[in-house]
Amino acid sequence: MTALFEDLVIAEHPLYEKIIGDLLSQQYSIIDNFFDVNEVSQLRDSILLKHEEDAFKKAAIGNRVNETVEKAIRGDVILWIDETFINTAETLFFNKINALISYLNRTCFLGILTKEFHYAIYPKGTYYKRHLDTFQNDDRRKLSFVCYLNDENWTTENGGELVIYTNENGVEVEKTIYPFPGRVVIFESQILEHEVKPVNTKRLSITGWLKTR
Ligand SMILES: O=C(O)CCC(=O)C(=O)O
Ligand SMILES: [Fe+2]
Repeated sequence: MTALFEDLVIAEHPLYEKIIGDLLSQQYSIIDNFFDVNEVSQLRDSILLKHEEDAFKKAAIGNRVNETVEKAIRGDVILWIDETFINTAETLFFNKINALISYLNRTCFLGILTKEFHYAIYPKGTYYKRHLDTFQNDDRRKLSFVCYLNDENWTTENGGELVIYTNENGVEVEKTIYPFPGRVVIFESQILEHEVKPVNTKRLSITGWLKTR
């Protein structure tokens, strides 16, 4: 017979603990191979299939209520993912996301209650100018989450770097992050400005937000 309390002990999860530590110390975390090669490949098939089906629309500035297409600021096309109607690849995606959220909620009292995710494709020549993810008057966005779905041959020459602007002792510091496949970047939505540099080759990702209500 096992004692009841044994079931209640929360096993420490080293990867999630690293993410939490990074967020506390530098307000962002970069996790390589959050999704493995096989998972990325399934998600890439999914994004490309949906793109073929022409389900994407021009990315709009603002939230779904206030959509104004502004090409000068961002050039990606997006497709929101409806979690009540997901395919196999999206199921494995949300299984991992939900596990992370539940760990964050159990250990950090972040109070993440809702989430929203979309696919994003940046065609050659497009970019997303420096911005804060809460500029859409959405102060419920707590953590921004980006996952890159590019293929194994992605090189730094392809551009499309995510640049995060941090403040170190009053000095602005640029952190350049390449969109390598399987890599996930999580950062504080309300604090860190960031941008996507112009891409030289079609760039694939899923972007989302963990929200407090
Ligand atoms: O794709 C990225 O690296 C960042 C995208 C982004 O900043 C956004 O969609 O708000
Ligand atoms: Fe952003």
